Amino acid sequence: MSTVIRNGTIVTADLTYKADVLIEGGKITAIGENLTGDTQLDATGCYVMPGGIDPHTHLEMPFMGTYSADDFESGTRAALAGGTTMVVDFALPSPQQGLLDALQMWDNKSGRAHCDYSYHMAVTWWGQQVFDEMAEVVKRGITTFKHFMAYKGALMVNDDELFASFRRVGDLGGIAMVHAENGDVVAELSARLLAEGNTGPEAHAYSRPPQVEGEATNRAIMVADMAGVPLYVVHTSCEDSHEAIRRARQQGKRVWGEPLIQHLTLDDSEYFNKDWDHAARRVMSPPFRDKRNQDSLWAGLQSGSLSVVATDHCAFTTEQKRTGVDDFTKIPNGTGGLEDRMPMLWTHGVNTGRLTPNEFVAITSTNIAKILNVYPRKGAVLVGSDADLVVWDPKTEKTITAGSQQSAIDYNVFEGQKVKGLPRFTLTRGVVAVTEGKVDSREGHGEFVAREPNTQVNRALSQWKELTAPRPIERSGIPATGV
Ligand SMILES: NC(=O)NCCC(=O)O
Ligand SMILES: [Zn+2]
Ligand SMILES: [Zn+2]
Repeated sequence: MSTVIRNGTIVTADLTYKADVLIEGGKITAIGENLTGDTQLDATGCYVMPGGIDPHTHLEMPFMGTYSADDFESGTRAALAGGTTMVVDFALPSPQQGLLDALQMWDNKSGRAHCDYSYHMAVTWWGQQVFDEMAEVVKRGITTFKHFMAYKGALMVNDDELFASFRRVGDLGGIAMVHAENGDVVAELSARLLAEGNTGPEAHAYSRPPQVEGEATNRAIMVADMAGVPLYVVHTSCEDSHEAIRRARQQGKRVWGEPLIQHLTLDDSEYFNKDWDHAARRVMSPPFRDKRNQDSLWAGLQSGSLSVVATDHCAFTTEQKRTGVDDFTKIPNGTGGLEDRMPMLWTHGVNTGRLTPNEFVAITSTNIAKILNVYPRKGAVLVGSDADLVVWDPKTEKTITAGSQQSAIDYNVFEGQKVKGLPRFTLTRGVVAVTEGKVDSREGHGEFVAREPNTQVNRALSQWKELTAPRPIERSGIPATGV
């Protein structure tokens, strides 16, 4: 049984050309002119692109006394509806829980996925057990380890733990990841704000100014450099953090920054909305920023100092958000975006001239596939690649509304936004899952994608660190002591 996508224009991170794509057994088997297959998908007027990869999701995650509302079923269905064909979720051990135990919990949940998925492992505490189990985690194809520098008293790790873990990740050929906010300062500012009667959702933004992110990003970069490990900074939201990443990259450090579609397109005025629910639904960390910071993120994507656009999809219902009605620190942190990332980025990026279609593919799919070492199986339109594809119609429009979304929650932070550019078809390993807005995917179709450690970047960095490591100086005439 073969499928051919006909009459489209293939758009990859570096090429744009007209060709048909033949798919057999879930893989791309030919690219060329006038191909035929058992089933034909008409891509006239469309771009045929690698499906999106969202490297930052929290599906059914235990967090702040509740669970994020979208699970692997609804979350991956939402992903496909928006043209995303792979998600990478965070396995999150609770403090003192073993990594392998947490992995088992995530395996129990992910069997319901509609599209392919992988995991990052979070390091939420430090000890011999964590150190030992990290090796087995890597053997199981999970090579990226996330550290929270915020959420003091819950997930946060201190600098000594950060350094020890980063060294271990480096030795295992993995990549360190950070949620970069200074958790001590956030805790202090939050307590002060509450004491002064600032209890509303706007105080969430006051408690996490750009400086807390800039400081932590810079610290993480320096710690990673001393530990000799590549670093991936999640949800880069502001110039202070971007500046640290940009400077590090200019110095030759192996650092990547990941802005979110929310930070690129929504700003901090949302928190001043008179409607408590409206503001609380948008509480996430880091918070939305002002236009100046947004411009910095867009410039970073254009110039290459920022590499990937993700969602940090961590959706809570209005009811869940209301847990913090008297105290902003109790509002579950997180927003959705899986279904909207690609259409919103196309609309605000490609349709405005801020991004080229090739850059769009790079930052939604190819760059992260390379960073995570799944390229060219994912993130490519090449013979032999998985047929995770989106046939993108740049002329189709819709208005985003919670009423028609796949996500399980009762609102959408992009409600009312008009988007132009949507999937005509989304294919997951060759199977058509979405046709013109209609989702017809299969629960359980998604497969785990194991990843190999020791990427080219790891090897290059280790080689350089070895070459420049401190060495004792060979001396011949050492003066005698006590003379
Ligand atoms: N970002 C957020 O507010 N919630 C999800 C957890 C995290 O990534 O910090
Ligand atoms: Zn985070
Ligand atoms: Zn996150």
